[in-house]
Amino acid sequence: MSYSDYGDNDPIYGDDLADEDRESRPRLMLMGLRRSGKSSIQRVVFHKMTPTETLFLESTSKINKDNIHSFIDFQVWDFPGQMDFFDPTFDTTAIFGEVGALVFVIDSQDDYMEALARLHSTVVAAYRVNPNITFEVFIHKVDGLSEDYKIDTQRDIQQTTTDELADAGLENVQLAFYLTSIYDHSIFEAFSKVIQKLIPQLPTLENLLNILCANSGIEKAFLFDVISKIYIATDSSPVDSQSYEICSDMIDVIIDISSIYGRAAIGAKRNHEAFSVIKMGNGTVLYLREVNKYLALICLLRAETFEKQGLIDYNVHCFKEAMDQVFELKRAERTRREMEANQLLEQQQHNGLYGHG
Ligand SMILES: Nc1nc2c(ncn2[C@@H]2O[C@H](COP(=O)(O)OP(=O)(O)OP(=O)(O)O)[C@@H](O)[C@H]2O)c(=O)[nH]1
Repeated sequence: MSYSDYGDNDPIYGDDLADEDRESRPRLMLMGLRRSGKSSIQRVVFHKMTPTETLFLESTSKINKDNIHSFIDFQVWDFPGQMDFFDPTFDTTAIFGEVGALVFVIDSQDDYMEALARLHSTVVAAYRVNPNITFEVFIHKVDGLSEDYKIDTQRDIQQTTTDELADAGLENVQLAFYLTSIYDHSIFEAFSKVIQKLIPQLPTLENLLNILCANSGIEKAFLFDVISKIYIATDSSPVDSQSYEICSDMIDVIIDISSIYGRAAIGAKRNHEAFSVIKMGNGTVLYLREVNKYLALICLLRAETFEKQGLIDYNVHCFKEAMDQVFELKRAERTRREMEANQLLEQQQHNGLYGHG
């Protein structure tokens, strides 16, 4: 396969970026054996396909590039299962050179020895070209396994992989392992963690969320990408899957209600920004506020704390302003770099034309 063979899918969220701009986006690769579930993961997470619809997906025959235009722009590349790295036309430098994260999908319901051998050769080939790649292993389709079997499988895969890499002299390569399934929230949670590693502003966002929680009595806060339901940052208290699930479900409820009754029904306020509060029977309050067109802040707090709603609203307002500043700075930095690059180019052209005179 040559580099020009790559397919280019339609963008999801309306894409108005130039080609060069797309190429500079962080790249995330989905690799693994045939039928391991790569395309299903991509469709369920980024295209709202239901898990049962994936039963009818055809096998991928060429690399599918998917441009995700969201709060950060990135690309997801879905590879065909039968890809052969040792094929001389497979240009490893071009493929792995710019990758941010490599997600390797293993079908845990199948015999995974061949998949582990492929994982090993993939990591070795990719690491040689680009040691900065983060390697993420999805032990996938765990919906079919019992709790005990899940843990055993993860331990076995983790142990075998790290031993083999150590034997190959690659003990420094870090691999992260996740148990995933498209039939529950686990795939979104795993993808959240993968994407977070590609966000340069993550420490700043976490810090802002920590300050927000500490000053408002909030127990847990997530910053969600609304369309994919990936959380791109959370405060530094531990994440338990239940909190993530309940916040993620809240987005569905809000989207459903707003599509039926309009945004007024969910408390859309000034500037049409969405705002909603759900009080649960167990004394917990879920508080959602739209941050910008891609992101929503969702907080979990006790009903007693919510009595001071004015304080919380004010702190959230400050949080939003800080977020705007962080991303405004990023934009300004990019413009500055572009101007510098243009100046350099002009200088070079000038020197080229008149330099020897
Ligand atoms: N039980 C279960 N089945 C899954 C899961 N994810 C994917 N599948 C099924 O696995 C089968 C293969 O999925 P695909 O997404 O086509 O696999 P692929 O890795 O893209 O395959 P190639 O394109 O051939 O490389 C489909 O029938 C999916 O419905 C999962 O989490 N659990």
